[in-house]
Amino acid sequence: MTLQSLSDFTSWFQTNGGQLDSTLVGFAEFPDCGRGVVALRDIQEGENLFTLPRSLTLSTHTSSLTSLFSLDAWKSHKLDKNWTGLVLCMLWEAAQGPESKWFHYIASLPDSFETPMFWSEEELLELRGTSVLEKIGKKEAEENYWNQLLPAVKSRPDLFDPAKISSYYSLERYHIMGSLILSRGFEVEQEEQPGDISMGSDRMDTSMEGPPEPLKNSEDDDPADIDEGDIAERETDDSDEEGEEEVLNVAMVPLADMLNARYGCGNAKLFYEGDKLGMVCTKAIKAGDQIWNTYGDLPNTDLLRKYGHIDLISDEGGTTGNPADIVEIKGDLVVQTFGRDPNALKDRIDWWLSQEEDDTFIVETDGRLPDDLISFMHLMMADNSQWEKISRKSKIPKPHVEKPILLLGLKLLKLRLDCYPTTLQQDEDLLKTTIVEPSNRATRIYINALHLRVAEKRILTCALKELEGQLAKIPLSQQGSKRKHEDPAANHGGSKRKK
Ligand SMILES: C[S@@+](CC[C@H](N)C(=O)[O-])C[C@H]1O[C@@H](n2cnc3c(N)ncnc32)[C@H](O)[C@@H]1O
Repeated sequence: MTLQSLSDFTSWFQTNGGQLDSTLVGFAEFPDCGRGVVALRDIQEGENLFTLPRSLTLSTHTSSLTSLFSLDAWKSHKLDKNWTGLVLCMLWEAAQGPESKWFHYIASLPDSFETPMFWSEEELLELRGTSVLEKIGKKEAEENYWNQLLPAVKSRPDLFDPAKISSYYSLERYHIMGSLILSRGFEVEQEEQPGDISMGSDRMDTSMEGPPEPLKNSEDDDPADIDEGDIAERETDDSDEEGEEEVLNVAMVPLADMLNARYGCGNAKLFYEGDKLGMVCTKAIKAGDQIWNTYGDLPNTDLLRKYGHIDLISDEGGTTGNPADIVEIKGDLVVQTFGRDPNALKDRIDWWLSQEEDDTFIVETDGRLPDDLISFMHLMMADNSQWEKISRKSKIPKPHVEKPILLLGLKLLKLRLDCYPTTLQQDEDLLKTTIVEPSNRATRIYINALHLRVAEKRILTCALKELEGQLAKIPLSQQGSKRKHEDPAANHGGSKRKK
């Protein structure tokens, strides 16, 4: 944003009811995270940094497009079901030019991103093996464009000038707006109806988290993972009322979305009360320091996918990484560890999912195999009579760590490591030799992918060592187990486990 557009934006903000104390907060360009907000004097915890009326947020509730389109038609195009409705409002407001209430806000927003959604096929190759690739959701997002947004646009030539479709309602613009929502949208619950006194006077907090998170005590919950890719999923799941509500509550919040975030640095948070939203300092900030919002201390895989950057924090040993990093292991790969036809395990897998268990397992930086993964392995390993008992009692197997689990775990981790085309050593060597030119997008993208791969492989390697250590601790007498099958995977399906 140029200085001129920044000043147009801040004066628009103030003219329209926003309150910003320009002796308290200022704006700066940071080489590693773009524009951000800085404290111009020492700020105490609890001080308001700025406030704005709800009417200044841009959402399907505030844009007049929704009523011009008519609510019935809006619903019949399923624009109330996912982010496509908000994308359409943003596209339409942008097409109104200076006549839009949000003209100066929209003009202040970026139109290029470093999220994998915008990477070339060749650049995406660098993410092979990571869980990011399959979550980008480009195909699903584009289906929504062709099947939902474009038909809605074409249905109302009075609202969407046909001559402007290729410029204002193109697939490219759709992706840009989707990415703006993903990286800047807030979930802002609707104001209580007059007369409803239940929570009217509570001040609620909301985190700057593209994928909106629950509003109160949000740190305690997993963020509801709504992203461009999820749009299609929600479309087909009409029963997900809670999800729909979250979608309907997503709003763009001018100025609040100018704050950057870094792992463990959050010192401000957006709250709302009645018809006002306010950014409040949650930790004392020194003059000159950056004011950080929180995106929820996400792993780098999520940061890259949603925001296009990663967090690298140095630990005491001098290693850099994101403490929130994880590796995802898909249930399919676990099943593969058993070397059996997955169809033979289908009943068990379906039962597992019917218990509302996940099909993906998360290993964190401590390298411990998660309990749900161990339970799942027990389920897969159970012989027929054990399986019959599990399903009859509807009881998930306990996550006991036994030698067969350790052996399977080793096999699984090696299989997971084989998903990457390069080894940890190769990537670590590349990290040492790669020169990043901060002004060069290609090198920034490359290094982010490299860091991501290294972090995942370090976790997997740490988990391997952990399992090897646990195996080594098993007394020799038990090492020469009398189990019939040394490969625990081969146990499955037998009538009774032989002792
Ligand atoms: C909510 S906006 C913050 C304002 C943004 N920096 C700008 O220039 O408009 C979020 C975007 O800021 C950038 N960002 C935020 N925190 C960052 C960080 N810790 N490191 C690098 N980039 C960051 C990312 O591009 C992200 O998508």
